[in-house]
Amino acid sequence: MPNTVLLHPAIDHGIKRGAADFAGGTLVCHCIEDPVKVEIKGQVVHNHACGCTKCWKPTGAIFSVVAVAPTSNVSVVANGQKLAIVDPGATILRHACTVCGVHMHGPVEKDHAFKGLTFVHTELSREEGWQEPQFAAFVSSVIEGGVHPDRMGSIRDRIRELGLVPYDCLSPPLMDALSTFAAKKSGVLPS
Ligand SMILES: N[C@@H](CCC(=O)N[C@@H](CSCO)C(=O)NCC(=O)O)C(=O)O
Ligand SMILES: [Zn+2]
Ligand SMILES: [Zn+2]
Repeated sequence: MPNTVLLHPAIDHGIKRGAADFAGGTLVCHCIEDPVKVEIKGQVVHNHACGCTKCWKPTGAIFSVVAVAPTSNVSVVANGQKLAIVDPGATILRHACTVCGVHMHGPVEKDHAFKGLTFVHTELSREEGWQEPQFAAFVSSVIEGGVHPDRMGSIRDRIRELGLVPYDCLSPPLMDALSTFAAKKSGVLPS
């Protein structure tokens, strides 16, 4: 029987590869009137499906698709007055549109391995060529979002069928970056 598990509309019909020389694009929130617009110069990296409860998901999706760009490449270019930070205490300062709820950009500003990076959802842009998702992160966390634990086998099967590796945290290179940062901070590694 085909695996009909739905994860996120951007990947449910297969994963389309990005373009190597992609110039970037503009994210637009879901408001019909006065949408918030965020411009990203250049390509994103570490794009991934994320099952955590914090990342924005389109209606009905159990995963988010989220990538990072250097914060210096990300600018709010229209209707930024509609944005508010979802959780000022979080590592990722997710700025959501207060009218439609879409998360438009999430910089990391505190002392952290990801400082200087901004989390973004490329599905909000009409441009084509963004890096495709590279892996699935925080897969077990979908349970915290309301998915029954009995579904996890078919969810992980579907992720693998799409060509992604399902992780219950971040990918090994990103976990290595977090641990390297912690080791330098504690003095185990020279900084
Ligand atoms: N089980 C929790 C996990 C939340 C979590 O730690 N999310 C990660 C991944 S977000 C994109 O990769 C994280 O780094 N969060 C930092 C932040 O949210 O500021 C849950 O599901 O809530
Ligand atoms: Zn909006
Ligand atoms: Zn997440």
